[in-house]
Amino acid sequence: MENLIETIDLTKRYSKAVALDSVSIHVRQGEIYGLIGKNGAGKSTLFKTMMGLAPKSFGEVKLFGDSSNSGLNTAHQRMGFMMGAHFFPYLSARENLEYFRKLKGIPDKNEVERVLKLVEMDKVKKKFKSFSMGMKQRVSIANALMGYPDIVVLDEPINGLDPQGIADFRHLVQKLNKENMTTFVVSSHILGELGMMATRFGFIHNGQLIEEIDREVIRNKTKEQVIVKVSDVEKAAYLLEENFESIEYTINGDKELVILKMTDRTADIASLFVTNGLSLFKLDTQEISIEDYYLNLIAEGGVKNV
Ligand SMILES: Nc1ncnc2c1ncn2[C@@H]1O[C@H](COP(=O)(O)OP(=O)(O)OP(=O)(O)O)[C@@H](O)[C@H]1O
Repeated sequence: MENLIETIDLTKRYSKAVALDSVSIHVRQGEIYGLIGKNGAGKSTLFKTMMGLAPKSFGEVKLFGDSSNSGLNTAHQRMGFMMGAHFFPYLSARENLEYFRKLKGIPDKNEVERVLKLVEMDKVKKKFKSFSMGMKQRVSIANALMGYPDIVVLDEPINGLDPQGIADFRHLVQKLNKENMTTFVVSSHILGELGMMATRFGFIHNGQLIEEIDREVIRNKTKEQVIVKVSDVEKAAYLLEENFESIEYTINGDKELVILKMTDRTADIASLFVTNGLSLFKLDTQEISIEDYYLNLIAEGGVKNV
């Protein structure tokens, strides 16, 4: 699949502080890419550098396969970007977006109405200054969606949204991704909802990209444990060691075994125990959450894996 966004060893220093340290990300066409990192990890800096709003110190940004200045300028016009909600306080959502429609040179006069409907703000008449945080976020998301961009980059879009707003946002992103093939890059400091939405993740920590990984791969990695309850744990442990090379397991109490990295061998494990006269009370696979996976990765300091 083609990389629509690629950074190569992208580095950004603010005087002596290193905000981005040799970051190489790869966002492929049609993905919903979740950029996850704690406050101060470097998410906004990565976006600003990518969008040409902050100069890089070192490295390369490639958009739609082009890293030349003119290529990047053209690419930025095919991208929608949201960072914070900066609008005129004394104008309505419609008036604000109308201003940005003209600024972006989008000719279709119905475009504002279309994007306001997408974020369910088309009925709201009041001024931006009296909006809740969630409403402001919605207008900001609508702004990024104007003009049918090929890539939409959203910096912390779910901040300030209530649970219903978050669910609506997820459905909207998934719908546009499916129907229009829009590629999304969405950042967050919590995995939470992004865990349910993204098809691929980039984990960023202290300015470094510690891992880029497909959702499906994480799913496999996080389905690591087989929990077995048997009549005789000692005998079960003996059988495991006799039959599987370098098996890793722990014994919990007098009935339970937790076997690591063997989820693809559950049938073999069950048949081994039963044919050797053990009673099998339970055999289950257990998932570690993506959140746990990410926290472990950060605790370990992370491994570069791109
Ligand atoms: N204009 C600036 N001048 C100096 N340092 C900056 C500037 N902007 C960001 N930084 C520093 O760069 C690092 C990365 O900040 P950045 O805002 O990119 O993180 P973030 O992951 O987006 O965090 P948050 O979710 O809090 O916005 C931080 O240490 C921050 O203090």
